[in-house]
Amino acid sequence: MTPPEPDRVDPDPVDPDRVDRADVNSGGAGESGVDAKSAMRRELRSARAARDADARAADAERLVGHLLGDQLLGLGPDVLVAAYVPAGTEPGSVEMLDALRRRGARVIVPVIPPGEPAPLLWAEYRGPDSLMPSRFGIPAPAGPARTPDALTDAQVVLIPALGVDRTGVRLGRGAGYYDRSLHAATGAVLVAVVYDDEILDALPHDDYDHPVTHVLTPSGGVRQLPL
Ligand SMILES: Nc1nc2c(c(=O)[nH]1)N(C=O)[C@@H](CNc1ccc(C(=O)N[C@@H](CCC(=O)O)C(=O)O)cc1)CN2
Ligand SMILES: Nc1ncnc2c1ncn2[C@@H]1O[C@H](COP(=O)(O)OP(=O)(O)OP(=O)(O)O)[C@@H](O)[C@H]1O
Repeated sequence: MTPPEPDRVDPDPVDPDRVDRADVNSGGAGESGVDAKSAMRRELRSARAARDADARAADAERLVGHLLGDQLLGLGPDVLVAAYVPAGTEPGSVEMLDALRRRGARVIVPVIPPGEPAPLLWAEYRGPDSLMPSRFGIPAPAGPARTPDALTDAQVVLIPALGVDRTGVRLGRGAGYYDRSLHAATGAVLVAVVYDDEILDALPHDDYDHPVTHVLTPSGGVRQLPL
């Protein structure tokens, strides 16, 4: 069977104003949730779009504080953190990456491979000046990228998400980049980064969804899952 396309080409007949959480979770654990995922993405995206810019900036500062203060991450001079370059209304800021570097961590961020969705490539983040506009409007470091197995060396993976549930099911943008990549992160805690109200009781999921082990929110800091 042909796999479903990413959200952007997935005709979604569901009016976001008519979706509620009971409906989108009705698929239940283990069942394919493509339509339910689409509906939930729309709901979460519109809630993000409604967030006030000042509140987002305050949340980004709180995320930095948690990353620097949190013992769970065991940040030290030799730590490799695979992070992401926050774009648009995503939680966090480039300051998150700079703060990690100031603490002595090495930071790598995704480089989206050309063509159809495939495992992510990675490049070292060396400061804001090293970032260039890249695919889908998400900045990435200029220069050579490392292969997907760069994740094997990471102790922490900070993962962008639209939402995560209490058991560790993560909802991303819908292209499956992280689901194709995280199996390489054999020695890492997998931390979904979301706003406080994006931790949900249950999310629709499919067999190929790679679970996360932790969640980081502005109010809750880093917490292990399940919650
Ligand atoms: N900051 C950040 N970096 C990240 C991710 C992310 O979610 N956030 N990713 C997480 O996986 C990967 C990129 N994933 C993406 C998945 C889908 C679309 C996408 O469909 N974008 C538009 C369509 C844009 C276009 O067609 O030109 C869309 O949403 O409609 C973009 C990026 C790697 N890097
Ligand atoms: N490991 C995999 N191998 C091949 N295809 C996959 C894999 N994981 C996911 N996919 C494909 O990617 C598509 C999108 O998956 P899903 O809706 O779970 O994305 P997501 O986790 O929300 O997005 P992302 O990981 O990019 O943030 C799925 O329809 C599926 O066909």
